[in-house]
Formats: sequence, C-alpha cells, structure tokens
Amino acid sequence: MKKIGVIGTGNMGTILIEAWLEAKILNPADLIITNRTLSKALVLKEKHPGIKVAESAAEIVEQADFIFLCVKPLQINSLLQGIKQHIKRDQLVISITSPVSVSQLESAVNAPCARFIPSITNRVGSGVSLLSFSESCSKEKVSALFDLASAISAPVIIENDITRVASDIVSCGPAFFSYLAQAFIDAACQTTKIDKETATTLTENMLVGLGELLGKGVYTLPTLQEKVCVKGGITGEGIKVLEAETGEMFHHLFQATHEKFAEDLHEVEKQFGHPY
Ligand SMILES: NC(=O)C1=CN([C@@H]2O[C@H](COP(=O)(O)OP(=O)(O)OC[C@H]3O[C@@H](n4cnc5c(N)ncnc54)[C@H](OP(=O)(O)O)[C@@H]3O)[C@@H](O)[C@H]2O)C=CC1
Ligand SMILES: O=C(O)[C@@H]1CCC=N1
Repeated sequence: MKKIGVIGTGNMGTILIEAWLEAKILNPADLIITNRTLSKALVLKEKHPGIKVAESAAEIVEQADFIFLCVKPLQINSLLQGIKQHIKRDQLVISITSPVSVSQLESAVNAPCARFIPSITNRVGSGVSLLSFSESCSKEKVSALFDLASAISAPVIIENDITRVASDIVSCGPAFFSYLAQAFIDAACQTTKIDKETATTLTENMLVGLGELLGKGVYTLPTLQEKVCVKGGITGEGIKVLEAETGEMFHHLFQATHEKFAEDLHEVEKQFGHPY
C-alpha cells in the first residue's frame, strides 16, 4: 500500500482517516499525519497507535506517496508555499476543498494533482465523493485514488464547472436536509402533543428507512412519493402544502451558495495568481 500523508486532521481529515481505517483499505501504519495544532493528530494516534504523527508538513512530504491537504481553502496556498520545493513528480497532491481547482494546485507544485471532495456521509462508507484529476496524473495514480475513494463512497468524476452545485448536493446536502428534518421535528412538537424525544426518534428512523429504500433501489424518489400518496389520502394534503410553500426556496439556496463560492474563488485566485 502507498504511504498516505494527511496534512490537517480537523473535521474532515479525521473523518477520512477513520473511514479508511474502518473500511480496512488502510492500516494505521499506512498513514502519516500532521496538524498545525499537533494535539489533534496525537488524539488520532492514541486511538490508532500504528499511525505515525509528523511534526511538520515537510516531514509528510518527505515520506508520503499521496499528500492529502485537508485544510480550508485560504490555508492551502501558504501551506503549499512552505512545502512545494520538497514535492516530487512521483507523488500525488490532493486537496479536499471545492474553491481550489486542480489547475491552481498544479500551478503551485511541480507534481500531479487531484481533488477529492468528500461528504460527511463517507464516514460510514456511504454517499458520494467528487473527484477531479490533472492531466499529468498517471493511470496508476488515478486508479489508486479511485480505490481509496471507492472504499468509503461512490466516487464520481466531475468537470470543474459543476463543482459548486455538485458539492452543494453531496457535501452540504447532509447539513441542508438535517436542517429541514429538525424544522419538521420542531413543527411537530409545536403543533401537536408529541414530545421532542419521540419526534426525533421517529424522524431519524424514518430517514434511515428512506435512505435504505433508495440505497437498495427499491424505489426512486418519484415512485416512492407515488406509493405513499394514496389517492384522496392524507399525504397528498401535506404535499399540497409543500408545493405551495417551498416555492423558490431551493433556487435561492443554490444562488446563495454560488454567491459565497464566487467570493471564495476571488480570494483563492488572488492568492494563487492563477484562475480557477
Ligand atoms: N465539513 C465537511 O463536510 C466538508 C468539508 N470539506 C472541506 O474540507 C476542508 C477542511 O474542513 P474542516 O475539516 O471542516 O476544517 P477544520 O478547520 O476542522 O480542519 C482544518 C485543519 O487544518 C489544520 N491546518 C490549517 N493549516 C494547517 C497547516 N499549514 N499545517 C497543518 N495543519 C493545518 C487546522 O489546524 P488547527 O487545529 O491548528 O486549526 C485544522 O485542524 C474545508 O476546505 C472544507 O471546505 C469538503 C467536503 C465536506
Ligand atoms: O468545499 C466545500 O464546498 C465543502 C462542502 C461542505 C463544506 N465544504
């Protein structure tokens, strides 16, 4: 197995590491990790003693075949400036964040680059990951990264121009739909006699069941709706309310994420001096 380096063991770096270990695609000894606040990386080593903790990002670059940059968009350029002179062409640099493109990464380092946008759902080996590769990635590197992604997700290769909407669906989606589920629970408690704990248990289990029906391909979203909406029944009355009241809510959501993305792209482009 290739040596996998992870720089940044915050939220997402930790999720990826633990998902790969649980999927058994990696052993702890395959991993070398670091974090600006080193204690966060040491917590992972305590749980998985075989993991090697490096004291610096440069040490990761010395020892890893794949270098995952699991930091925020505006932290990537300064991180790369500190390590780029040590990166060799036989390594692969992978960023996990949407506002930095593979071509921007490649403009900063003299090595093949890829992007692997994960989703919190990958923590349980589920959901999608969004992959992009620079042209200089060999077939062997593409296939090795694909294997890592497949072990914890259903990988999909995307073109740069749909990055935002694809990440909105795959990576932000779990937060959006959790928000809606919470609003559903709160309204149930405010308008009926159900208590919060019961409403939460019922809703969470309903969502797990819904996911399994879709996951097993028993129904599609439209066939599922059709099966539940008995003609002249109660669900149809609820759907009418949704039709009347969701309106352009999701249009506005996608507009808002794309506006924020444009701001991030502007800042990232200033740092890299290279277009997205
Ligand atoms: N959350 C999600 O569901 C998803 C997130 N992403 C992307 O993942 C990226 C990371 O997000 P997230 O994990 O939530 O963020 P976090 O802030 O939790 O993690 C970033 C980590 O990087 C560390 N770090 C920053 N700079 C350096 C450096 N120079 N050297 C070493 N470590 C460094 C930080 O250390 P310190 O502890 O010192 O702050 C921190 O632990 C974001 O760009 C996000 O867009 C992508 C898909 C989904
Ligand atoms: O880089 C991104 O777009 C992801 C989606 C969720 C958080 N960050």
